[in-house]
Amino acid sequence: MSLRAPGRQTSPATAAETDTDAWIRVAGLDKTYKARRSEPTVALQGIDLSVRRGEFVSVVGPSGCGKTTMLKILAGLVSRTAGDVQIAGNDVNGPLPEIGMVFQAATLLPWRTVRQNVLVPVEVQGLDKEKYGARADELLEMVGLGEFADSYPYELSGGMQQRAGICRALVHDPAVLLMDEPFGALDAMTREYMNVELLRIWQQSGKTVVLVTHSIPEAVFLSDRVVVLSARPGRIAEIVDVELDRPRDLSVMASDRAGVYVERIRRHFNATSVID
Ligand SMILES: Nc1ncnc2c1ncn2[C@@H]1O[C@H](COP(=O)(O)OP(=O)(O)OP(=O)(O)O)[C@@H](O)[C@H]1O
Repeated sequence: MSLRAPGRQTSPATAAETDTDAWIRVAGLDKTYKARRSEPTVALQGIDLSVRRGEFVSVVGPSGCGKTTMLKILAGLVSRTAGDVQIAGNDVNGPLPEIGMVFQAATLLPWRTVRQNVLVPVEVQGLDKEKYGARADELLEMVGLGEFADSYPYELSGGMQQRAGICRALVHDPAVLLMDEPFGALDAMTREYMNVELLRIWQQSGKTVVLVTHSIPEAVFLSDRVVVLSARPGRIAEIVDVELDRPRDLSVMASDRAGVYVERIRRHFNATSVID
């Protein structure tokens, strides 16, 4: 598996992407939320994006610019107003088994053990419990939660719960992992640790990842490409290729080269649309 996207400095915001090997393909995506008693909200406008298999792409943008909307449309959880969305060759018109989703909060079911929580997608999709049970155990080992398989969520720290949430998203071996600000509620040190963990999981699993984050340094540290959305209605302002060597460790985050990317992305945001 290639861990790096083939080099391209930046993609013009307006050009429709034409990659033939796109694993996620979004073309002409618009989303307007219609409300009965208020004006419609145009959340996304004219989004064109292709993501290659195995690529790690982050989406950043000011609060309310449509990041979560975009991810939920990819996940088949929100309908689109216009445009085409395909994942692994399938039109997205509802949740696909090819998708694993990690939410802002771990959203583990408190009455189920960690292992039982991880197995929820297996039950929902009616998959072989024995086969995927073994996979759940492997994943829990991989994220350092092997010993906590029979624990309940309240016995885990926030970071451990998010790791369990990641296992749950990966258990049915989806082609694509969609992550909506998964580490936003964690303290800074746990967040850095989770970033390193996520890179390790990504490298081992070879999944295609789309991550929404409010943190530009996090996006730069993790990604092959960073998609910068404008303020609402969200349009693609720039797609930045992050050409930092892999594997990356935390020293990369503090490096001058990473800083150049961070500054380049940050200049899209002014004081009224603060992201850290
Ligand atoms: N179900 C909904 N009905 C109506 N409007 C909605 C709905 N969901 C989101 N919106 C609106 O769409 C716009 C985009 O919301 P979205 O949550 O996608 O933004 P975001 O970039 O993820 O925001 P944040 O960074 O603050 O999490 C916002 O103006 C929001 O109020």
